[in-house]
Amino acid sequence: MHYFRQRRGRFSLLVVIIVASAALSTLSGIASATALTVIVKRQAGRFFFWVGINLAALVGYALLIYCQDVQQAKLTQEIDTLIRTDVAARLGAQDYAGFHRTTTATYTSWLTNDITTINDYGIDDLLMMIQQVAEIIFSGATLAAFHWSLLATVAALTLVMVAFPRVFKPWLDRTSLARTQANERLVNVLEDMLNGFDTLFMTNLTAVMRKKITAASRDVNHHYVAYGRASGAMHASNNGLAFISQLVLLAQTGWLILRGLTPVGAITGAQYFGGTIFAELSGITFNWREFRSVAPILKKLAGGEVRPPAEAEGTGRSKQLVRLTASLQLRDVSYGYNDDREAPVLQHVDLTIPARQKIILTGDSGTGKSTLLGILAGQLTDYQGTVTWDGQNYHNLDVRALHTQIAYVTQTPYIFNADLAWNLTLGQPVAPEQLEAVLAQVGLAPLVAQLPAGLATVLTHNGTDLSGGQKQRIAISRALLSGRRVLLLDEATSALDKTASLAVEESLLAMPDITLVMVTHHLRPAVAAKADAVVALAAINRQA
Ligand SMILES: Nc1ncnc2c1ncn2[C@@H]1O[C@H](COP(=O)(O)OP(=O)(O)OP(=O)(O)O)[C@@H](O)[C@H]1O
Repeated sequence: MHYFRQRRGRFSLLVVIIVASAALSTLSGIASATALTVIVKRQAGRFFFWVGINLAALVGYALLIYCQDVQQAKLTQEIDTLIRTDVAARLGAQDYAGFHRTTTATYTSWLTNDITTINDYGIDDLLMMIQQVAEIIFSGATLAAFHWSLLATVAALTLVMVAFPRVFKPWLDRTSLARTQANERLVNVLEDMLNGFDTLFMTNLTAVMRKKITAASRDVNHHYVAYGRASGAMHASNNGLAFISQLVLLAQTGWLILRGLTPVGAITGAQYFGGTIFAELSGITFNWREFRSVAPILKKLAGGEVRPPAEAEGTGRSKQLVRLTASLQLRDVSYGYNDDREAPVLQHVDLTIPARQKIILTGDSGTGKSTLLGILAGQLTDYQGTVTWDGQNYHNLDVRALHTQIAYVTQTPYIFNADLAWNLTLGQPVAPEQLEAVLAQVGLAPLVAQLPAGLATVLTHNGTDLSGGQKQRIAISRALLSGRRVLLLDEATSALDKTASLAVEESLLAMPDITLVMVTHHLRPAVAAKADAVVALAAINRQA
C-alpha cells in the first residue's frame, strides 16, 4: 500500500479507468436486457436504439481496456523500481556480517522472483479486485432495479461465498511461503553450480551440475504443484458455489416474471448480472487470498534480517574519523568463527601499528592473517579484546567513518561489469594526473594501452577477461586512488611475477604518508629490509 501511495497519481487514474470500464460493461448488460423487453413488445425502433447503445458501450469498454493495460504496465514497473531501490538501500545499510548472512543468490531471488510474485499477486490482483468490486456494485444496483428481492437473494448467497474460502487460507499461506523458499534454493543451486563450472569442468564432473539443477528444479516443481493444489481446490469450490447461486437466481427471476413483477428482459439481465456478481465474488475471494500471500514476501524484503538505514544512524557511534596520527592497536584480541569459542583462530593477540609505518605480517596458511585484517578493516566485529584507532575504541566508531580512512585489498578482488576507469575509481572523481601516476606506479599502463578502448573498455563480469595479476593491479590502484592513508593488503600481489610484485611492493613501502599492513606468504629479503617491522603471526597469536 505504501508503494501505491507513492504513485497515487497513476494509481488514481487506473481506478477511474477501471470503474468506468465496469460502468460500460454494466450498461451493455442493461442494453441487452432492455432490447429483449422491447422486442417482446415488437418495438423495432427502440430495439435498434438499445442495440446501438450496446455497441457504443462495448467500443468504449475496448478503448478503456487498452488504456488500462498501458497504465498498469507503467504503474507495475514504477513500483518494481521503488521496491528494488528500497531493498538495495536496506542491503547497503547492513554491516558486513549482516550482508553475508544471506547469499547473493538469495538476494537475487528477492529482486527477481519475489518481484514477479508481487507483480502477479500484489499489483494485478489488487487492480482486479477494484474492478470486481465496481462490477459487483453496478450489477447489484441493476438487479435491485429489476426487483429488490433479487438483491436480497444475492446478499444471502454472498455471505456463503465469502465465508467458505476461509477454510483454505492456512493451506494457501503455507504453500505460498514454501514456494518462495524453494525458489530461493533453486537460485542458490544455479548460482553455485554455474560459478563452479570451471572446477567441475576440470574434473570431468559437469554431470553434477545437471543432477543438482534437476533436483533443485524438481523441488521447485513440487512446491508449485502443492500451491496449485491449494489454489485449485479453492478455485473449484468457489466456482461450484457461483454456478449454484446463479441457478437459484435464474429460478427466482423466472418466478418474478411469471407473476408480472419484473419485465421479461430481466431473464437475461438476471443471468448476466447474477453471473457477473458470482463470478466476480469467487474471483475476488481468490484474488484476496493471493493478494494476502504477498504479505510474507514484503515482510521478508523489509524484514528484520536487514537493518534499515535509520537504525544504523541512531547507534551513537562517532561518524567522523580523522587521519591516523599515533597508532592502530590490538589489545588481547581473540576471534573464532561461527561461535567456535573452543578453538578461536586468534587468541590474545597484541599488535601496535604506528602511523605511517610499514608492517609485514607473515604466517602459514590458515593461521588467521586474513582474519586479523578483517578485524582491522571493521568487517569482523564480534571479537574479544580491544581494537583502537588513535586510542578510540573501534566499537565506538561508525564503520563508515573507519572506511573513510582505511582501504582493504582482499585476496580475491572483485571486478565490476563496468569500464576500467569506473573499476579504478568506483565512480568517484579523480584528477587525471593522479590516475596516470597510480597507473604507472602499479604497472597498469600496458593494460590500458592494450585494451581496445583504453580506460573506457568495459570489463566483463568479475573480470573473466583479465589475468589474476591484472585484477590485483586494479585492486591496488583502487585502494591508492581512494586516497585512504591506511592500506591493508592481503596477498595483494600474489598473482604478479617476482619482478613485478617486488616493484609494486617496494613502491608502496616507499610512500611516506601511508600506514601499511601487508600480509604475505613470500617475503622477499629486499622487501623485508624496507619494512619497519616483520611480524610473524605465530609469535603474537598465543593459541592454547
Ligand atoms: N568465513 C569463515 N567462516 C569460518 N571459518 C573461517 C572463515 N574464514 C576463515 N576461516 C577459518 O579461519 C582460519 C584462519 O583463516 P584466515 O583466512 O584468517 O587465514 P590466513 O592466515 O589468512 O590463510 P591464507 O594464508 O591461506 O590466506 C582458517 O582455519 C579458516 O578455515
